[in-house]
Amino acid sequence: MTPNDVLDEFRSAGALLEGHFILSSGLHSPVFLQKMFVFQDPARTERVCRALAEKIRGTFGPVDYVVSPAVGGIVPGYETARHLGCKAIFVERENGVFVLRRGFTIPEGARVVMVEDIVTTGLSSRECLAALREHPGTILGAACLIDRSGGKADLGVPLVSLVQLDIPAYAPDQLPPELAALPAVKPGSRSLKS
Ligand SMILES: O=P(O)(O)OC[C@H]1O[C@H](OP(=O)(O)OP(=O)(O)O)[C@H](O)[C@@H]1O
Ligand SMILES: O=C(O)c1cc(=O)[nH]c(=O)[nH]1
Ligand SMILES: [Mg+2]
Repeated sequence: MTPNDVLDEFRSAGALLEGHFILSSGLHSPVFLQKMFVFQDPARTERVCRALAEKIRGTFGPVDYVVSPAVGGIVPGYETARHLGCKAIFVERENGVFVLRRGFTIPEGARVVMVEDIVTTGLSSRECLAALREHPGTILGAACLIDRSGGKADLGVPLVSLVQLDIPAYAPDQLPPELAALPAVKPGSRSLKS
């Protein structure tokens, strides 16, 4: 799959949104990739995650565990692991901090890749990787469907992506007037209260 093929999957799923969005990092952006519109279609998810699995295998070799950050990473993590023939587990927030819950464990010596849906600043990926360092296993690197940092996000481990985009994102006190004029929505799950 070429980067354009992947973007076409997002486009035809209606997942390329324009407006005023507050991102997980607190930055504001005129563009949001609503990955759940892709993941609601299993056939579409299968196509993009098969391509991601091929890229992961080609870059990191055999993988024993895919670990993803909830919520957005769970579906692509599972589907990518299915193509890699390995386990899929996830970290989720406990008092705001990503941890492995539900009795999930990683055996000594396991080859681990972190799979994200979208990388913007890389904050969620770094938080997930920090959680993984509390456990056994060798972290080979990270992978995502779309890196919207234009390759600038630094995870501290190698990151492979299917698409690299450089999408503008602004600090709340530096919004361009045309963005500030639109009502802001926050689609993600960080800081959602239960
Ligand atoms: O690179 P970053 O700046 O961390 O941004 C990307 C993260 O933002 C989204 O998650 P979010 O926290 O919005 O929640 P979700 O996974 O439930 O969508 C997305 O799923 C990534 O995890
Ligand atoms: O940075 C984010 O929170 C983010 C950006 C994006 O395009 N899509 C998404 O699900 N999260
Ligand atoms: Mg997420």
